[in-house]
Amino acid sequence: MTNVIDDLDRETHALLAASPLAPERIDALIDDLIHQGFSCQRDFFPPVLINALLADLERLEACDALASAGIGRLKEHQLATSIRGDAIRWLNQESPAQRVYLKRLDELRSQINRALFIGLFEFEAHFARYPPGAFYKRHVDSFQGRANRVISTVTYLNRDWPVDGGGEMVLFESRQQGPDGFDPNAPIQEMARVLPEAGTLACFLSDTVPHEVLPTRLPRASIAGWFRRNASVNGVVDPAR
Ligand SMILES: O=C(O)CCC(=O)C(=O)O
Ligand SMILES: [Fe+2]
Repeated sequence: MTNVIDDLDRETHALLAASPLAPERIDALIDDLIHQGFSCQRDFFPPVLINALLADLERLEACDALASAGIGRLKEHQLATSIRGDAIRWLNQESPAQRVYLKRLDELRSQINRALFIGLFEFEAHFARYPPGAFYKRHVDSFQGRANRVISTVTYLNRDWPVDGGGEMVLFESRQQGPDGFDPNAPIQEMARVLPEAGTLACFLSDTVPHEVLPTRLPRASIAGWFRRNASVNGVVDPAR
């Protein structure tokens, strides 16, 4: 991720120049993460970048490049629309918007590392499209025994989201996973509710903050991402995804 923009094209350059992150917003985000385990920053990304990302997602949708999301990874991967109903596409630097977004998140990664000494070394992210009626049931993002996702991020791309649009992300009080993982039925307190409004960035600790996406009434667009630590299993470095 460090050489994201070695070979910058003009469009990427222009978008980069037009969408700097505000240092004080990064500080506020890190402060929230330290004190409450999550942060919700409205208007964290400027409209010019959000619009470019949304256009990119719409282009991918139009050429059928999104795939139903699954639960688990690699061999455990299975379709499970009773748990989540979104369609996804991993970001891969294929457009100026993706290159700039990944560059910004990499800047955030180094700032978090500098402040918290937690050695985040990588960022992975996918576009997500929730069609009307879709949801994602309560879960935590870090896989049991593979706790290499450290901080989750969600950036929303929906302009003019109405208050009755549904699709809020609900964050619950943080808790440690038990030996059998996370009990989805345990009673638990709501901490925050995030509207999926264009420009909002929500972040939280991946292994301890349960969260869910309420059924959406309108098509809902977002980018879910994770800062990862390098977890090795039996001496083999766990690859992204
Ligand atoms: O889109 C959101 O608000 C959250 C998505 C999510 O929890 C996930 O993809 O793991
Ligand atoms: Fe999640």
